[in-house]
Amino acid sequence: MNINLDSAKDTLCKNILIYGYCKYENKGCAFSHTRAPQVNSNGGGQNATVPSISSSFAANSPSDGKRKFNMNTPSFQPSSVSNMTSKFANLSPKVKEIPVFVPSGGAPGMGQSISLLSANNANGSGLSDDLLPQKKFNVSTPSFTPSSFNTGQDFPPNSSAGSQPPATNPYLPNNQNTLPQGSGPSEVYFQQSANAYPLQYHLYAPAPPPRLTIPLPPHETNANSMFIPNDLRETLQKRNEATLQTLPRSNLPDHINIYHSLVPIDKNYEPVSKVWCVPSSIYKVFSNVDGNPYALRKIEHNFAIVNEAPFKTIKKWKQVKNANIVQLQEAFTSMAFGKSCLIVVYDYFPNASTLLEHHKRAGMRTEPITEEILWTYLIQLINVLLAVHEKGLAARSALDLTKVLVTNKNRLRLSNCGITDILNYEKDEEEISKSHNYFQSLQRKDILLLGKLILDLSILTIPNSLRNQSKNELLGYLRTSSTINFSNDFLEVLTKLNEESAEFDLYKFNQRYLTNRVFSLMNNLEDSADFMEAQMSTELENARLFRLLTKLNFIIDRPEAKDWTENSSKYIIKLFRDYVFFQYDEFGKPIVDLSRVLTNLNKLDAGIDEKFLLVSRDEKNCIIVSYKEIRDTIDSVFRNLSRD
Ligand SMILES: Nc1ncnc2c1ncn2[C@@H]1O[C@H](COP(=O)(O)OP(=O)(O)OP(=O)(O)O)[C@@H](O)[C@H]1O
Repeated sequence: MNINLDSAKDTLCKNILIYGYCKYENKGCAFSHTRAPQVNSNGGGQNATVPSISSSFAANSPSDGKRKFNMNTPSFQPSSVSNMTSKFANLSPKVKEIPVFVPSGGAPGMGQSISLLSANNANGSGLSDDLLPQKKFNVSTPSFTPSSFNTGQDFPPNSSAGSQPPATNPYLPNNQNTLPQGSGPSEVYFQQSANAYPLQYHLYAPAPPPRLTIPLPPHETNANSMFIPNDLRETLQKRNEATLQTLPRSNLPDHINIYHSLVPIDKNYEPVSKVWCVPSSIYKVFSNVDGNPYALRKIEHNFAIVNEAPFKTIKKWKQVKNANIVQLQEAFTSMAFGKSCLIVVYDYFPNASTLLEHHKRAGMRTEPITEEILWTYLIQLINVLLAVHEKGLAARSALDLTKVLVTNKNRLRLSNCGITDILNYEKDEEEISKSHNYFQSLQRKDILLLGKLILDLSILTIPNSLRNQSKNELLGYLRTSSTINFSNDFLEVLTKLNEESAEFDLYKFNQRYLTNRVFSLMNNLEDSADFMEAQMSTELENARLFRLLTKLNFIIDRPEAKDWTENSSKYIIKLFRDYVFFQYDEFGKPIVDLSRVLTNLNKLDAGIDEKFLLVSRDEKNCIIVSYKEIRDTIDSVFRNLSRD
C-alpha cells in the first residue's frame, strides 16, 4: 500500500475513528492519533447556540468520545473517500502550485462569458458578509406550517367538492364530531394531525402540454425528462404520506398487542359491514416488532371465541403466497376496544381502493370498465383462486366488490381472507360433519362468486335503470344489446362462470379460455416493469449527487471558517460553487441550466482530469484546475472538518 507520509500525519487514523484506539499507535502507524475534542454537554463553547443538539448527542455518546456521531464513520462515507487516504494521498493537489493567471486590469477577455457578477460583494474575496453566529442552524427554531393547514381551522380549498353528506366520526372528541361537507373521514384525520406537513405538489412545475412545448433539437432535452414523471412521483409521495400519517388525538386504544398508532382507513365509514353483517372497521397500524405498517381489521363478533379452534384455517391462509392476495399476518382476539373483538392483521397497501370504490364511487371520477380490464381482472382472480384452492381453502366473502383491492394500475389483490372461516366456524363444523365435500362445495361457490363479481363489473357499462334484472336477464341483455361491444369469447366465459352446474374444473377452464389472454397480460406486465426500471435509472444518480452537494454545503460559507483567502485550498471550492451555480450569460442574464449543474457535479464526483478555468467574482484571479483536483481538495477539507 502506498502511503504518503506527509499527508498521512494530518489524516486521523481509521482505527481511532472506528475503535477509539489504534494498537499500532506507537508501533509505526503513520496516521494521526490526536483524538477529537470532547463535546461539551453543557452547551459551552461552539455548541452554545445549539444546546438541544449537543446535549442529546452528549447523552448518547460515551465519555471518551469514541462513538461521537461523525460523518467519517465507515457506513456514511462513500468508499471512494474512505480509500482516499491510501490510494490517492500522493495525488492530493497542491493549490499553490497551480498556475494562477492574473489578467491585466480586469479587461474583458476569455473569462467574460463565465464572469461572476456580484453586486453585494464589494470586498471581492468571494466571501459572503452574513457570517453572523445567530444565523447558525438551530433545531429549536419554530417550524413553518403553511397557513391553510393550521390545525382544526381551515381545510384546503381543493378538498373534494361537497358531494357527500356530513358523517359522524366515532373516534373524535365530542366537540369535533362533525365532518365538514365533502371531507371523507381520512381527510379530516389528516388535517387534524398537528405534526403533518403536507407536500405542496404544485411546487413541481408540471410538464407543459405537447402543443406548448418548444421543439428542441435532437441533442437537447428538458428538465422534465431527467426525472420521474410528475404523476408517478406524486402517486408514490401520496402513498408515503398515507403510510406515515398519524392521528394525534383519538379515543382509539394506544396499542393492540404489538400494533400501535391506529389510523382508520375506511373511506366510507359504515358501522356494520355489509359482507359479514357485524360491526367492523379497519385501521392502518405500525408493528412494534418490525416497524412496518399493517392493515388491522377489527370485528365485533356476537359469539364467544373461547379457544384456538376457530382459527384453524389461519395457518393455511398465512401460507398462501400469491401476487394477487393481501397477505394475512395473524388473527387473535383482543379486549383493547373495551370488549372482546376479533382482530385480523394484513399487509397494508397505502391508498388502495376497493373494486367498488375504483369503478363505482358515488359522485367521484371512476375508471370506466372495458373488456380488456375485465380480462385482466379475471386472469388475476383465477390466479389467486388456484393458489387458494390448492391449499384446500375457499375465498368465500373475499370475492366481493368491497373486498377485492386495486393496489396499482389494474392490479388486484384479494383481501380480508380467512375472516368468514372464523365467523362461520361453528356452522362450518356442522356442515363438515354432514359432508366431507363441504370445502369443495365452497370452492365451487367461489367460481359463482367470481362470475357474479365479473358480471357486476360488466353491467357498469349499461344504463343504471337496466341493472336491476336477474342474472340470466342481464347475461341475455349483454349478448343481444347493440350498444355493448363485448366479444363472443368474453360473453362465453361470463356465461360459463355463472352457470350453476355441479362440476367446474378451474384448470381446464384456464387452459381453454385464458391461455392466450395470459400472454397479453404478461406483455403488459413486462412493459410496465421496463417502464419502472427506466424511471428508476433516471433517479439513480440522485443519492450520489445529494451527498456531494451536502459535503459542499458543509464546507462552503461556514461561519467559523476563516481561511478563505485566495491562497487557501478552500478558495477553489468556493470558486467552483460560483462556476456551477452563479453563471451569467453574455447579456448578464443568470444561467439556470439544470443539465449544466448535473454535468459538472457528475464530473466532480467522478474526479476526471478535464481542466477548466475558474474566475473570481472580481475577475482579478483566474485558476486553471481539473475536476480531480477540486474533488481531492473537497475530500481533504471535509475530512478535516469531520475530524475537528
Ligand atoms: N390491506 C389493506 N391495505 C390498505 N387499505 C385497505 C386494506 N384493506 C382494506 N383497505 C381499505 O379500507 C377501506 C375500507 O374497506 P372495507 O372492507 O371496510 O370496505 P367497506 O366498503 O366499508 O366494506 P364493509 O361494508 O364490509 O365495511 C377501503 O377503502 C379499502 O381500500
